[in-house]
Amino acid sequence: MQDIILEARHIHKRFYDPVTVQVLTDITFTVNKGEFVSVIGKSGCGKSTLLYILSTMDTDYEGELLIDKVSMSGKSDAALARIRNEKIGFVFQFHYLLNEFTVLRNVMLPGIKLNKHSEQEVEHRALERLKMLGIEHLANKLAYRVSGGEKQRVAIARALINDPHIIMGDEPTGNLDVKNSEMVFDIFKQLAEEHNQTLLIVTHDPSFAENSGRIIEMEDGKIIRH
Ligand SMILES: Nc1ncnc2c1ncn2[C@@H]1O[C@H](COP(=O)(O)OP(=O)(O)OP(=O)(O)O)[C@@H](O)[C@H]1O
Repeated sequence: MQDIILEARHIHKRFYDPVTVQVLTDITFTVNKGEFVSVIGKSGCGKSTLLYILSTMDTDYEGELLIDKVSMSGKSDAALARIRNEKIGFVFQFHYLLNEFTVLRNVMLPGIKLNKHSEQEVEHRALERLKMLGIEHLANKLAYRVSGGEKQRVAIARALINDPHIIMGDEPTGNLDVKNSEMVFDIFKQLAEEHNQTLLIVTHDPSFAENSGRIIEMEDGKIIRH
């Protein structure tokens, strides 16, 4: 039996700007544990809007979102924040590292925020993840002193700190050159194949999408392939 991590049921989203604009229409799909899914579609088709809803950051929509088979409907902001921190790792186009902190501290922060392990344990976990991504030697460097490709690896290590059930990415290779884009892709592929990590990544990069495990294609706010 497939283990469903994420389920969108008939999600509709409208903006009022100032007239009503229907941005998402009847979005329904599931993502199973260990799947590496790319979300593609032309600019403005609603990818980021959908990711915002799936990551529980936007609660103003019709339909239902389930994470680990639990409905997110009616949950308080505090409960959603906890679920996000515990279950979802984020990797964005821009890494949003805190420049004045070390690489190690940046990776530790979501772990400290979750308050589930002691600071010493979080540090151990952070070092493990830096090692896994081949950047353990950068641990004590200030974040602004590492290269763009390294920063994105640090952001991935940070996304992994709480053992997320799913990693969501919005154009995580959008700001990288070809070599670093391939490196980030290879890390995601390895996470899915060797660690059964689930990934849902919005991308404009056709080769990234084609080589991931599955493509969800959107057009004008609808899913046309999944
Ligand atoms: N706050 C908002 N108010 C009104 N309309 C919005 C708002 N945010 C997004 N939209 C509209 O919703 C549509 C979908 O936007 P979205 O950013 O989700 O697209 P996208 O597929 O992620 O685009 P891109 O690939 O360019 O990032 C667009 O037409 C956009 O103008």
